[in-house]
Amino acid sequence: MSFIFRRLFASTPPVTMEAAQKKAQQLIDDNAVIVFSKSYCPYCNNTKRILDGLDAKYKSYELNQEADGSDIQSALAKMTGQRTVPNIFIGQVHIGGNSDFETVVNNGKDGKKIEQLLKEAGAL
Ligand SMILES: N[C@@H](CCC(=O)N[C@@H](CS)C(=O)NCC(=O)O)C(=O)O
Repeated sequence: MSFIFRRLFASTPPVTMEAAQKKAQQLIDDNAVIVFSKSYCPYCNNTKRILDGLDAKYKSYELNQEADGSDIQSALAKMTGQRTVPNIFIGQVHIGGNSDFETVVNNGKDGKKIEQLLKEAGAL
């Protein structure tokens, strides 16, 4: 019973779109690489496995485990046009999802290899 009351009255108030966008941008600005993720998502796990394999430092923000996760997901959809996870940024540049990231890993981006992009971002 007390569990139900706690769920009803101790829930986090909804975050405004403006506040969610501000927080998402802060997370992007504060991290060389950030993966907006869901802990059960196989595409997210693949991205993180590749980053681990590259020895890259990154932050993963698990939207399904954060009180403001769905607000941040909506903010990201507005900011990037992408609602799916993973939603990846390297050096504050939007990369996209796991398949976009794999393309960058295999082919580089703007003539730069993934290692160089990670180094320039401060993740290596
Ligand atoms: N092609 C995408 C697939 C990503 C995808 O389908 N992710 C699922 C989770 S596994 C998703 O975001 N579903 C909607 C949601 O969780 O809100 C990629 O490579 O990142």
